[in-house]
This record gives sequence, structure tokens and C-alpha cells, in this order.
Amino acid sequence: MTNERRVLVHPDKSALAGSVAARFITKVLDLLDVQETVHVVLTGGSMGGAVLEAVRNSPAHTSIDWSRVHFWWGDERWVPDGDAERNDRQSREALLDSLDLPEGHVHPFPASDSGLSLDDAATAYANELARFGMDGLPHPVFDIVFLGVGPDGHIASLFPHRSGIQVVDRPVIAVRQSPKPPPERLSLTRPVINASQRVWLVLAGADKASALGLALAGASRDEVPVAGIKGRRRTVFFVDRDAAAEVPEALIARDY
Ligand SMILES: O=C(O)[C@H](O)[C@@H](O)[C@H](O)[C@H](O)COP(=O)(O)O
Repeated sequence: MTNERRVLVHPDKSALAGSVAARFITKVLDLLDVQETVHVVLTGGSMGGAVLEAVRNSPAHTSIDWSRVHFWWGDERWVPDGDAERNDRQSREALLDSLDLPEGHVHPFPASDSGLSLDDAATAYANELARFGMDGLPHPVFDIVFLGVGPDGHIASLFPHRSGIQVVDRPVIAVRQSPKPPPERLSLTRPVINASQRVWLVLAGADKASALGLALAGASRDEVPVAGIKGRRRTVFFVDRDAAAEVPEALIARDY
């Protein structure tokens, strides 16, 4: 079933993290058989870290030549470098610090103590994306984009009823007055995410059920931003039972 949205349901958070980690390892190995490098976008949020920890704890991850993998982020919180709130710090602690990665393959958003303004930081990240442009686009065509989903249906830092989810003329936006703290953030935009080969949304918990149900029932992206997300080849929602409570039965595949 190519390029259709699929929902894979797991019994609980830990099974979910383990299953996504196993699929990720297998997919990266398969991709590296047929292409030189793999570009992955990481996410903040609770499940983002849990999946990366499960990758680190899986002995199979050592079969990957990580020096051929690039890591980017879907969004970042505008706080100082090394702050515990930064998505990149969470990802580094969960996995990246334990890998042998060439420094130029890790692409964090600038931090609030970088000397750049928030707007200049957005431009700087757009320039970094452009250095790896593919298919005539000013950014990589990502192989795998991980996204968490907020209870309000936001993805990255694209929130309901805000202009960010409608932006199509830039790859990166500066976000102010975010409804989720901290108020200032940087985010990839929808066209960059949707140009990716695969979008893997990972979400757990009963507080996500309504957003997921609405998104799959055809809500607008303005109301529920995740509704506007679709990868070129695959869009998979990896969820636990609680998050799946309002998903139409016909869309569900159970991974247990
Ligand atoms: O900076 C952030 O917080 C995120 O990148 C955000 O988009 C997150 O992924 C969702 O809010 C889900 O977060 P939880 O899994 O913690 O609910």
C-alpha cells in the first residue's frame, strides 16, 4: 500500500519504542545498501527520545555504518546550547553521543546564545539545508522524518490556527508565542516535511487520541496540523492502544 497513511498499533509505549527502533535500524541498513548516505530528521517530545534510546539499546544498531547517516531536527526550542530543553540535547543523550558520527553529519538548529537573532537563525538553518539540496529543491529529500504529535495535533513547531502550517515559500520559520513552551522556536515547514520519502509519526497516550482521530477523519491542517502531513512514499502512524482509541477500524494494523 504505497503512499497511503497507515496506523500501526502497539500494546504500550515500551513495545512501541522497541518496534519503531527495530524498523528504523532495518530501514537504514536497507537504504545504505542502495544509496551512499541517509538523511534522517529527529524530533523532540517524549516518544522521540524513547525511540532513540531503544535504538541505542538494540545490539543490531552496531551493524549500521553511522558515518553515512546525517541527522537533522524538525524543530528546536530557542534556548541556549546544551540546555536540557533542547531537542538536540535530548537526541544526543539518547543516541547520537554513543555513535561514531562525523561532526559535519549532525545538523542542529542554532541556539539562542549563538549570537544570531531568531530570524537570522531560521535563515542560517535554511542555508544549511540548501547545502544538501536534492532534486532541485533547496533542502534534502529526507529518507525518514520522525515526528511527535501534540495533543492539539501540532507537529514540529507548526501549531493549530497559526500561520506556520500554511507557509510554503520557505523551508524554515521562526515561531513566536508558541502555545507550548518555550514561546520561541524554529521549525521546518510543511513542504520540506512532505517532500520526504517517509514520515514516521510516533505517538502514545490517551491525550493524543482525539487529534489522531480527527486527522485521519479528514480534519483541516489549520485545525489539526498533522492532517496536512504526508510523505512521498509512506506515512506511518506508530501508536500505542491509548492513542489509537479514535482511529477508524479500517485503517488499523495491529503489531501484536
Ligand atoms: O519541541 C517539541 O516539543 C516538539 O518537537 C513537539 O513537536 C513534540 O514532538 C510534540 O509536542 C509531542 O511531544 P510529546 O511526545 O512530548 O507529547
